[in-house]
Amino acid sequence: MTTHWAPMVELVETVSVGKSKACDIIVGETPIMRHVKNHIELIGRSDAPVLVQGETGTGKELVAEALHAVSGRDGQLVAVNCAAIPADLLESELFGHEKGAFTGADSRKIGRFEQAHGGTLFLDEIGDMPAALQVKLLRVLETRKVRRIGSMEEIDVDFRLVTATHRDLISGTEVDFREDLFFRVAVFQLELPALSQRTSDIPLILERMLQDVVKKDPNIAVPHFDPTAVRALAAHPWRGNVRELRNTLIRATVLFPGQMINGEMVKSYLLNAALPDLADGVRVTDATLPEAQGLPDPEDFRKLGEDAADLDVRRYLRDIEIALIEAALDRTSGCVSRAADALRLRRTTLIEKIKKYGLQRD
Ligand SMILES: Nc1ncnc2c1ncn2[C@@H]1O[C@H](COP(=O)(O)OP(=O)(O)OP(=O)(O)O)[C@@H](O)[C@H]1O
Repeated sequence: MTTHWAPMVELVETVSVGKSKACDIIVGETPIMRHVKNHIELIGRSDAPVLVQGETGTGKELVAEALHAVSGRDGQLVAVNCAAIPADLLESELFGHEKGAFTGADSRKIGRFEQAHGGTLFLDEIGDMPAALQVKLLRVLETRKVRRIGSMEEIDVDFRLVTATHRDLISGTEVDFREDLFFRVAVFQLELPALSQRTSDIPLILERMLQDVVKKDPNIAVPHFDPTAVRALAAHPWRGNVRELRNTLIRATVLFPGQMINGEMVKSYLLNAALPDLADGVRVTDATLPEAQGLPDPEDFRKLGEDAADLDVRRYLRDIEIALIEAALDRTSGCVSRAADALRLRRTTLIEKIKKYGLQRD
């Protein structure tokens, strides 16, 4: 995490920042992500421009949403991706135009600066803004006025500017960005870490994404990830960052609905493009089966049963159940809902069993 002003880093650590719910959309509890969220809470309340930097898919747009939410500004958050709009159309997209201002301008168009009045304007990939337009943006930031193309009238605009880039705007060789504009847009700089720098956030991010999947479709059977799967995910380089993780989860949901995914399945089918072999109607390895999770095959107990002269089956099954519940609770550091997920039990059922067997943790 770097900021434009190093002293601010200490300030955020020492000043207690009042927490809003605005940052809840950004999942992450690693120190580096807490740091980012603290900065958003602090600088989000000011009107000063913020430049968000980070690799593709690190959540720059999400940060813009959080900054807007913290700001409490009444207007809307208006997002424009400067790399996605052809250079010759970007000006009219931002400034708007009057009817007949140029060939094809059949009606008046309100530009994005005006739409963001009272709210936040998020200019994504600002490094791709053509040089001529950079001069015009600089003027808008200085005068706080815009003129639609084909109009003489100046309109006051009051928006908070958030910009984002995955490039180095000042020393990068492939970017032609005006230094005077840089200092205007980068009053505060927030740098988002790559996912590979915060792999311990992966389970939390997956959990939130799975909740979102279920919210959209309550009937969907979501997959689960065992500890070997989580380790395999953590070892991946994640060049596409959280977006790549989301796409991986989409693959998992389609390929392994309702199944327990292990490390091998992650490496073979989720982190490379290979599809599982479904020839002859053979089902993908069903990791919900005990043997797929390294547990004894229920058939193995037949021999045990034949040899055991006298077996209190209820007590034996109860002891197995207790051992599995305790192991799941240990694995999830006592988190009942995650343990319930891992055991395919409803949370309330697991709570009943914990009470019944007296498994309360100290
Ligand atoms: N910390 C996070 N918690 C939850 N979801 C996240 C997080 N970071 C990113 N995402 C999700 O990952 C996807 C990509 O995020 P986003 O579009 O904000 O990235 P970006 O840095 O703006 O990417 P690009 O540079 O390619 O525009 C989105 O679906 C977003 O919701």
